[in-house]
Amino acid sequence: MTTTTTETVLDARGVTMRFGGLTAVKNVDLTVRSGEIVGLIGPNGAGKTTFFNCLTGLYIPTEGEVRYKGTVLPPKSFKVTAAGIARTFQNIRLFNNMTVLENVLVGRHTRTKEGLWSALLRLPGFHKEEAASREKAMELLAFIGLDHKAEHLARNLPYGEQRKLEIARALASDPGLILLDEPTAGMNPQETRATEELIFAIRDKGIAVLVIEHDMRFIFNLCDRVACLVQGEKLIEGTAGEVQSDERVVAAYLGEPFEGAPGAEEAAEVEAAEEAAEAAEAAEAAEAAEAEASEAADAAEAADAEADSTTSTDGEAK
Ligand SMILES: Nc1ncnc2c1ncn2[C@@H]1O[C@H](COP(=O)(O)OP(=O)(O)OP(=O)(O)O)[C@@H](O)[C@H]1O
Repeated sequence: MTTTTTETVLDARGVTMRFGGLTAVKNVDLTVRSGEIVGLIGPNGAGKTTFFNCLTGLYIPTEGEVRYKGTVLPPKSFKVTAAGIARTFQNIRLFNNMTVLENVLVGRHTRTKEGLWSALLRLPGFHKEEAASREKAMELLAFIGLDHKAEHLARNLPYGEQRKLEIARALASDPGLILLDEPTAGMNPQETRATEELIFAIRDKGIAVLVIEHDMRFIFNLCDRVACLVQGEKLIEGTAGEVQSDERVVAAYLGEPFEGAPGAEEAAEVEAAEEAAEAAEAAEAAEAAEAEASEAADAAEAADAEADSTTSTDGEAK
């Protein structure tokens, strides 16, 4: 069931990220409202993960601003998590030698108030909070269907369950928005289907979702809106139907040129400059050849003239 409120949870405006001469993300606007699942697609290297990193404080955008529920986000990832944005990564980042439950408890730390001394000295406040955290973590494990494996080591879980555990750990920080970076990468069709159901259930808990994925069937089934990045720029944003039927999106994925493609103007400028340079070189070569030919003609004429004068002198001598 989709919630009906339309509070803007995430508001990214004019986000640009440059690495030296490379502009990985260029002037991207994106909003996510409560109750929404928004997809971010684009060919490899389009800037999707870089954009996520700009949203979560891992990168400070070169230009632009990111707001969460109206407040500009601090440029530190732990502060962004505390503000209410959680994320998972493209490559699984679990604590392999910790149990499933402990991994979720780690994700809970931004929501615990008792400090280090309280934990070290095992003060009553710490015990109370620890019990509450465990209860919350077990609830989350039940939600993702892994409560029966709470005491297993994370490294012993099958791949699909490790991905689920990452999501549970992100949920442990009580986010209002969760960013998922390729949550179905490497999954079989059954695991992908289960992840789809899990994301719907997360949305039904009132948590907004922004998801990067290459699996188009998954993304178009799942998302209320989809934005497509190409060469760092947002090419199109719309409903799954609108994006799916846009020929430019297909062309961008196939690496085919299309009118108005991001980066196409720069590419056309480079091509025109190369053509102009080639034409100038050819003209110069033609001019040099002409000069050489005329020099040769002059020399031939001079040789003829000399031959004539020799003949006439010889004639006189005879
Ligand atoms: N830290 C960095 N330093 C320099 N260049 C970077 C850095 N991070 C990303 N890039 C470059 O920025 C561009 C966008 O990369 P990014 O990983 O964001 O793309 P992506 O859309 O997530 O790709 P994929 O789908 O393959 O994960 C690429 O050209 C990449 O090489």
